[in-house]
Amino acid sequence: MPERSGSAIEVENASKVLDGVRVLDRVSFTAEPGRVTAFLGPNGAGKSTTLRAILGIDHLDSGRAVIGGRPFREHPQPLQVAGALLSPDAAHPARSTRGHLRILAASNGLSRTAVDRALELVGLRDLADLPAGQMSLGMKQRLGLATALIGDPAVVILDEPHNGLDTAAIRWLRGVLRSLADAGRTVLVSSHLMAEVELIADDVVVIDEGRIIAADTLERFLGISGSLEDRYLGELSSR
Ligand SMILES: Nc1ncnc2c1ncn2[C@@H]1O[C@H](COP(=O)(O)OP(=O)(O)OP(=O)(O)O)[C@@H](O)[C@H]1O
Repeated sequence: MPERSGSAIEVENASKVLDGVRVLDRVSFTAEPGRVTAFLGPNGAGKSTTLRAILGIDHLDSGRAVIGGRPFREHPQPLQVAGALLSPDAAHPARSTRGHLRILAASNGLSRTAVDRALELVGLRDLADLPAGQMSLGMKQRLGLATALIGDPAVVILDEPHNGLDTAAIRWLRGVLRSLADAGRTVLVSSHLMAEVELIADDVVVIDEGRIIAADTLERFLGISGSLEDRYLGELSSR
């Protein structure tokens, strides 16, 4: 049976050098099942690189990144272990939403029902025949979310999923993330929208220049006063 819940993401001493620059420097944190963990940091801090390393797309020079105790690529049914939205342009521009999801489903042993369920979930059922190349950014993000969720995974990893979403979709995503976590899933989401993160996160991890500078519950990170934006910017400027 796939591991639907109880699969933590663990990153331990992850380091990586790109073009002579240390983009990850002994990065360590855990994202726990049943919680939404927000991954925060300025542009170029190393968020995407870390998420790609967790998914086995980027290689680490040292350290490790595992899901449920082992590297993502070593899981026999990867789409049911972790679903990810890393880029809004994951689908071929000439391929329809339905076509993209069907190929994904077929190559991962998932049924067409899973495709219909994913389309319904992200509100793309009426646009299922539209080529990805003709989609707005928000529609592409919805398709990316459908791709992430199609395998009903234990772990959901979303890199800036709010980009391009309209107000109603941001509210909808808030509910989706909460219900995934409440059902025991591990949700790791990067975002620059501090007001939104304040509404959705249980835990926060802050990275700056490749180093983790804070990792705590949202409540403890916020402390006794102030907004997440104030607290986050204060943390960055105090370095
Ligand atoms: N292919 C690459 N070659 C060289 N450097 C790279 C490459 N990809 C990323 N980097 C560098 O790695 C660092 C981390 O980039 P990363 O995309 O992980 O940041 P990020 O925190 O996701 O930023 P953003 O919030 O802007 O998306 C940056 O300094 C970036 O320039």
